[in-house]
Amino acid sequence: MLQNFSRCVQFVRFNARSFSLRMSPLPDVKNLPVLHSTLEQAKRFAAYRAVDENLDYANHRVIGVGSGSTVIYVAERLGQYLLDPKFSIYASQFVCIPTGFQSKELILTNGLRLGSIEQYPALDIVFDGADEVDVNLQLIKGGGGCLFQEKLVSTSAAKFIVVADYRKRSPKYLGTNWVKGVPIEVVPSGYIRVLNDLKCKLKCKNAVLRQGAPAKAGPVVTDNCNFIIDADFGEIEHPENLHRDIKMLVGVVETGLFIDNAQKAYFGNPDGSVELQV
Ligand SMILES: O=C[C@H](O)[C@H](O)[C@H](O)COP(=O)(O)O
Repeated sequence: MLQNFSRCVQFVRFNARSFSLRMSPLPDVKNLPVLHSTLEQAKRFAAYRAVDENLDYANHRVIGVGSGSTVIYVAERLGQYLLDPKFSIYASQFVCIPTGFQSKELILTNGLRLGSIEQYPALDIVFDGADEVDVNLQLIKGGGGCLFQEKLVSTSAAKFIVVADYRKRSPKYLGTNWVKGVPIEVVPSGYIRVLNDLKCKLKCKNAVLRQGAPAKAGPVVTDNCNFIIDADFGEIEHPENLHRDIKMLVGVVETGLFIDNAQKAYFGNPDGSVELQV
């Protein structure tokens, strides 16, 4: 019995030690090892600043974590809050809502608690990337195929903060920097009908079914088992009208035009500075 008790004490000591080793103060981004490219550095600077300036760690509980390559650093930063003894008591209460398979993985690998939009239909804040941001904070999203769940989560949040690199900032209209077209999620059986309607009814310059090659033969299939069409409308002067028109087409699930949704956007620059657009 005494032997068991001493084993138990050793176990507790060991675990307390390894836990305390893992705990560390929130690192200053400038002191972290430099990433492999200035673009990645720019994304990380933007993401860390966006989290630090907008996360009300003592009050925010339900946090949306978006998709893409910039959000990786949002999840990393949130995970660091969990390891800082000053913030961990609050961060351990966070519930993170994913916008797709990738963000679910990000939440889990950073030790954060995973929740679902069905359990938590009202979020305090969401951080997500964008393919392009215009001067009015209207967005094109869905370059990575996650637009439906991203829109569900971002429109369910009290605050939506965009994290991006300098390439995403449009000088004026959407469709200037992002020239691959507006991503549109469609029901698979309706894709031909939507392609025709985009061209004939909405006078789109070009519309293509997004292909998975070289990683997959055939079309990209979204996390919701749908297809994606990329529709080129050139520069988009009235994104809200275009969104409404596309949404009316039979077979369309959601568009990658995010209208009047984001409150702020943080753009990381190659020199390490971050610009804020509100
Ligand atoms: O479907 C993907 C999402 O809308 C992404 O947030 C968007 O493509 C931006 O991704 P990244 O941060 O990799 O540029």
